[in-house]
Amino acid sequence: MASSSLPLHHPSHCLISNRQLKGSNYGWSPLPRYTVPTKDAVKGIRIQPIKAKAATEAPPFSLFQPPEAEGSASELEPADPDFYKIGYVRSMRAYGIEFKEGPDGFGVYASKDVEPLRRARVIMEIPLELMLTVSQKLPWMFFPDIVPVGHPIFDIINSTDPETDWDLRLACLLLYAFDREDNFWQLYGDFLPSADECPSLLLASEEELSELQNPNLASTMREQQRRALKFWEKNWHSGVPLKIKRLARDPERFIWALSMAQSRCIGMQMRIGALVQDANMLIPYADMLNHSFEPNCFFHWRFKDRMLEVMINAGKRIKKGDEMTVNYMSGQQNDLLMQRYGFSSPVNPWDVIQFSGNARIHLDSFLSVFNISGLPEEYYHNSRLSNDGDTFVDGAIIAAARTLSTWSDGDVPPIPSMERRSVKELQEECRQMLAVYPTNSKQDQKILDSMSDASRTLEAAIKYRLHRKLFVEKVMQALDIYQERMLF
Ligand SMILES: C[S@@+](CC[C@H](N)C(=O)[O-])C[C@H]1O[C@@H](n2cnc3c(N)ncnc32)[C@H](O)[C@@H]1O
Repeated sequence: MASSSLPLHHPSHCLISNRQLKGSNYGWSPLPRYTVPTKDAVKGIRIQPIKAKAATEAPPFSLFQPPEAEGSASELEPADPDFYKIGYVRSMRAYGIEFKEGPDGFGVYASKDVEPLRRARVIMEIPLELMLTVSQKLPWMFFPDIVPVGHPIFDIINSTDPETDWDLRLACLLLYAFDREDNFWQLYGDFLPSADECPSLLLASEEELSELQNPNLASTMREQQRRALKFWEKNWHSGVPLKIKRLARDPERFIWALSMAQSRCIGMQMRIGALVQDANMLIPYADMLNHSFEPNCFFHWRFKDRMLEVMINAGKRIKKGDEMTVNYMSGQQNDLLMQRYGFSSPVNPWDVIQFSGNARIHLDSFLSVFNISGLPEEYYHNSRLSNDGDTFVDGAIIAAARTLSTWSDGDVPPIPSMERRSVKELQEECRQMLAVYPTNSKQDQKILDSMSDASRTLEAAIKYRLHRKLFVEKVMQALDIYQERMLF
């Protein structure tokens, strides 16, 4: 299933190079306002119209000027006179940011400098009615309620397990939304990456999977591809009603939608009346944010008017042009990032090396050599203790502190000769791990540098194996530094 040959006929194909979503200091809506159907159609989750104030021309706030009352949407935007007439119209708003293409596909970038702030600051507000939402538990709910009971897609979604199949369900809802006349997602689809632009391993060919140089991950992905294919065959094959076939005429179309659901879904807790539900959501614009393990933004669900806020962390200094990021997954190794999002990181602080020998080094000494503070779950580099310009400690060293075999026994100090022996043994294990790979990190880098028009999946696969090797190499380097700097 070569991703480059996918015969997708999604509008994203033609418009992707135009993914110019330009934010500004002012509230904006790059797409025409979408009118959410009222009563009769809004069955899944009922939303209340927000009480907007009288229309004023007060300018919306910028990154520099926080809203007077935190979280009050009505303070931020002039009331829309049509709002009262229509009842359910709200649009997305963005402040001091722009959407543009970067090294990791589309991303969100600051269009102004921001001084560190004492309070978190809103940069985007996205109303519920623009999202596609499926609850994770029964009774299953979805929003917007665009699927009539008895429609084949309703039955397909209903036949899945809400707790394990959230991605299949969301993919169905996405495909259905694309098919619905005047649905917001028909337009937003123009901003989604096409199959060729998407690094998801669900779209990887057998050869691309082999480039991971990780048979376990390759076989997990094969299994996931089979699951997707089986679902497509069960629901879209010749036996099913004709009208639904157009949603995913070929398996590639469905698998692309599934990869969108997996790589762009945001999990949120929603309260509907007295019922608290975990929900999986496709949230337009917020899904343009790329990942970082040291993010400058986070999501906040504003319950009272059912808006997702993207906020800058308090205390963060942002420079114009900086990328705005969120943390997709804390506590997960690169394998999981690859499975779900199709990318990995050489500085994932949660990556793990399975050491099998008995060699152990002294934990407290290792932490103090690298100025790592905090408890294991929250280790951080205490840069105030480091020399200026010391850039060696990154996420990989934090991961090393967690994953190296260590010992610590009250105030018992390390014995130098034993520490050196342990360092050698641990490094030897690392060397053996690296020797198993058919290529080394330099060769991988060279291959990447020489690939000008390789598929995104192939590039992601080679980067993944490179990141693994860079991590193991960095751990070996850290062990060298440890034995040089260790105090006795
Ligand atoms: C939620 S989307 C973010 C927007 C996306 N970049 C786009 O072009 O629309 C998630 C996808 O962005 C890419 N991505 C996000 N963070 C990344 C990172 N730190 N490194 C590499 N790719 C990243 C991956 O392709 C991932 O599947």
